[in-house]
Amino acid sequence: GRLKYPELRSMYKLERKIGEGGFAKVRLATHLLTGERVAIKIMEKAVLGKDLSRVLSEVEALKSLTHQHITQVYEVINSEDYIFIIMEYCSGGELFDYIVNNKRLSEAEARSFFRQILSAVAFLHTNGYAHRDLKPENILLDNDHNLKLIDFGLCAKPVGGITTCLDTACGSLNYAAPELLLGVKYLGSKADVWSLGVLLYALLCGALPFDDSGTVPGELQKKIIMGSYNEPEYLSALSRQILGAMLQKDPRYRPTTVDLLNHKWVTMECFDPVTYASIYKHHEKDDQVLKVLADYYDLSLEEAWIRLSSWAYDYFTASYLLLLNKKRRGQLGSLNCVRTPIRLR
Ligand SMILES: CN(C)C[C@H]1CC[C@H](N2C(=O)N(C)Cc3cnc4ccc(-c5cc(Cl)c(O)c(Cl)c5)nc4c32)CC1
Repeated sequence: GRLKYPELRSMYKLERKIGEGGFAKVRLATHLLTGERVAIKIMEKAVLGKDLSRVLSEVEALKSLTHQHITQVYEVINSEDYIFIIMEYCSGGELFDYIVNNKRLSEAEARSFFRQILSAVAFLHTNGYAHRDLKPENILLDNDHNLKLIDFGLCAKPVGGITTCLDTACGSLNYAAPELLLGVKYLGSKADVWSLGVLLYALLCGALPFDDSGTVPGELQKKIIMGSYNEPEYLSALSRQILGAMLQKDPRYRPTTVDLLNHKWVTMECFDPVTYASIYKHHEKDDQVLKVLADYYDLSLEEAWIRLSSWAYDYFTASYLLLLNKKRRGQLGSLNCVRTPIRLR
C-alpha cells in the first residue's frame, strides 16, 4: 500500500513481497541513497506478542555475525508498531528450490555447497551460537551463486555458552535430531550437526533421509529416533561415511563442525581447507567509503567516523555497509543524490 510503513518511506523504495515467514513479511526494497537492493523483514509488534524478545535476540545475533555465508543486517528500525530488519538481498532464491529443480546434485556441486554451509555453521559455533533450524529453506543463493544462511529466529546463544544445554525443542521435524524429539537436554551445536547431515543427504539424494511420506502421525519421529535411512546405491563410500558420522543417534559420537572441516569427503579434490573465519573484519573502517558519506552529510572524516563507530544500525550504518559492499564489487560510483554529485576516481 502507498502509505504503509511511513518509517521507511524517505529511505527505502518498497517493492514486491518476496516471502512470508511465520510472523514476518519479507519485502524487496531499494536503499535510496546507494541504489542497492535490500530485503526488509517486517514484523508487526501486535502480532509478535511474547515473540518480541526472540526477534530481538535474532537481531542481536545477526548484528554480531558478519560472515561471507550469513545474510548481513544493515539497519534495524524499532518503531511504534513494527520492527524492520533491513538485510542483504539474495537474488538466487532458496537452496530448497535449487535442489528440487536439479533433482539431486553431483557430488562435486554438493561438496561446493556443503563447504559454504559448513563455513557458516562452524563460524556460528565457534562464536558460541547454534542455529537450531538448519534446512534448505533457510539457505539462500546470492547472485554469485554463493550460499547465505538466514532465519536466526531460533538461533540461541545459551547463557552459559555453547556447552550448556538447551531444552526447547524447535525447528522442523525432518531436520530435527533424535535428542530433540526425546525431549532430553541437548547441545545446540550437536543438533545442528545432525541437521547438516540431513541437509547433505538432501543435496546428494534430492530427498530426505527421514520423511513422513505415507506414514501415520508419530511414525516420522520413530524413524528419526531409530536413525535408519535408505542409502541410494549411487552414493560413494566416503559420502556414506560422512553422512553416517553426522546422522548418529547419540550426539556424543557426532563430529563437531570443526572436525567436519577436515573430513576427507569435505577436503577431497579441493585445494584449500574450508575457512570458517569471516573474510570481513567486523566493523572495519574504510576511509574511502567513509569519505563518500562524510561529503554527502557535510561531515569531516573524523565526525563521520565518530558517527559510524557507535554502530547504531541506523540509516548511516546501512549506507556505510552498502557502500562497502559496492566497493567490494568494484562499483563505488557516486551516491544517488542531487545535492552534491560526488565523482569518485
Ligand atoms: C521460510 N522462512 C521462514 C521465511 C522466508 C521468507 C522469505 C525469504 N526470502 C525468500 O524466500 N526468497 C525467495 C527471496 C529472498 C531474498 N533475500 C532474502 C534475504 C533475507 C531473507 C531473510 C528472511 C528471514 Cl525470515 C530472516 O529471518 C532472515 Cl535472517 C533473512 N530472506 C530473503 C528471501 C526466505 C525465508
